[in-house]
Amino acid sequence: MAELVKNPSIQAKLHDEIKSKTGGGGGQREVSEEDIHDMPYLKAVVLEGLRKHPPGHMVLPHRATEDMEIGGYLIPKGATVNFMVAEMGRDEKEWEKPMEFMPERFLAGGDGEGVDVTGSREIRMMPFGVGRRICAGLGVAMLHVEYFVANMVSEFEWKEVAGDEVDFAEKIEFTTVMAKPLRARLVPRRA
Ligand code: HEM
Repeated sequence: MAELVKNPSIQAKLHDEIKSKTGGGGGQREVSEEDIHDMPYLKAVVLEGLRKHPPGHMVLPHRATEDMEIGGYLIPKGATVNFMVAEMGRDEKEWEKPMEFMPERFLAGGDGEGVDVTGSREIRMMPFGVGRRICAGLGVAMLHVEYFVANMVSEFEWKEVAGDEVDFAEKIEFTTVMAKPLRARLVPRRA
């Protein structure tokens, strides 16, 4: 939501997609679960949020079950292994302008087109972890995030508060959160 406040043109594009599926204007209704399956830009916005701001900067610590060599380094049996999830999503070798919020990268022709967040084909971002211990709630989490973002943007225009700019600095709590919580001015879209 902070990125949508900071990037009004992206928010407007998302709202256009939502309007086109739910009627818009006076006839606008709540976005349903069925609607969101047909909203590629919404999915792109959520993926871009998870790429640039994964709630877990590292997955839960894993342990090597046997000696293994990776990239010339020996990972000894029993070693604790942490995966740098945020670093992967922000890797300049993998992503064009990684620190820019560009949902379009997940649409046709973009550098994130067809990205596989489950890691079964490739690993370029892994906000839910990958492999055997991948997040058990991945499906329900994606569905809920898409559903909430769609409805929040459908109902309100999210605007920056003058003198209280969005600050993307982070701090670690149970997950990584905004050091300065988002404050936004919400303007109802319905008359
Ligand atoms: C955007 C929301 C979420 C994110 C980014 C997320 C991310 C993660 C990550 C990174 C892990 C650790 C994976 C690993 O150790 O390799 C994990 C594990 C897990 N998550 Fe999520 N999660 C989310 C929402 C949920 C929800 C909604 C549920 C339940 C309904 C859930 C249930 C679990 C469970 C049960 C595990 C442990 C899986 C295991 O160790 O076998 N998560 N999640």
